[in-house]
Amino acid sequence: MTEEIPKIRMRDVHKAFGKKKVLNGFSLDVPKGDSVVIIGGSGSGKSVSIKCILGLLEADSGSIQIDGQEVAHLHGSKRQKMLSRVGMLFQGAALFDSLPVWHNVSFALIEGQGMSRRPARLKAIEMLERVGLGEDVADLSPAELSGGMQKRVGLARAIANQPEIIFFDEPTTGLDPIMADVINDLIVECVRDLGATTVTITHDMASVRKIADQVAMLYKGGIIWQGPRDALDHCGNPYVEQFVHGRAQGPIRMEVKRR
Ligand SMILES: Nc1ncnc2c1ncn2[C@@H]1O[C@H](COP(=O)(O)OP(=O)(O)OP(=O)(O)O)[C@@H](O)[C@H]1O
Repeated sequence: MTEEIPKIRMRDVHKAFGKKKVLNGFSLDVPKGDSVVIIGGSGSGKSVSIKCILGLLEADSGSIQIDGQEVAHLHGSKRQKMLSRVGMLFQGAALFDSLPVWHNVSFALIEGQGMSRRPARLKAIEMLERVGLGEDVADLSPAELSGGMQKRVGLARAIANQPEIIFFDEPTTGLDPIMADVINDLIVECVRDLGATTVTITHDMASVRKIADQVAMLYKGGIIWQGPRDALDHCGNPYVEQFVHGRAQGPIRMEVKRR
């Protein structure tokens, strides 16, 4: 029996900023079609790890593969080609206020694939419907929307080009628990419909429990535990258990300067 190649495979990835080592032997497998959620303390390097996959940051060393192909040092058209298979929902949605909502949603289709404005607008309206927003929102500026609506527009944009891989960076941050749950449901639904592989980073344990097939815990630059969502509460790893239950006491020491 041959082992299936993971959709994303990271091996021994290192990334430092000056003397600060952020990723220090980071290894992670994301199986095809799975939703892997990376958890870990603030500043532990979760965003840096996905920026390295996307090539927004260049890893100092190590291997990053998508479908068995090395992507760590891709540039130019090869990188663009890789990115065309990827969707991304950034923290805070990161919409362009200078463009109407519909153009934000279809941005990659217009700028990346050269789709003309008319079909791009229709596609955007279809995507907005998928995330529960009506046509009336299409011509508004993102600044006119609530935070929850902006996240939905960000999700519509992330799925517009039917990506094989989607990254979600803190998809529920700043939302009330009900809107957060709506976004989690939409993520599960859209990902299931697309059959996409996803990597999410979040502090929100409700989100983890809803969207993760697998959870990976990042601590001191590396993944110290990876396992199925159902194993989270009884995994026997004191670092994971402290984090999951939000306890101040335990092996993880927060670096808080006391007066
Ligand atoms: N471009 C950069 N230049 C210098 N340092 C950076 C850069 N990007 C990230 N860092 C540093 O790397 C560390 C990890 O940052 P990262 O944003 O990955 O953390 P995180 O785990 O996603 O945190 P949070 O949960 O708070 O968003 C931080 O100390 C941050 O200051």
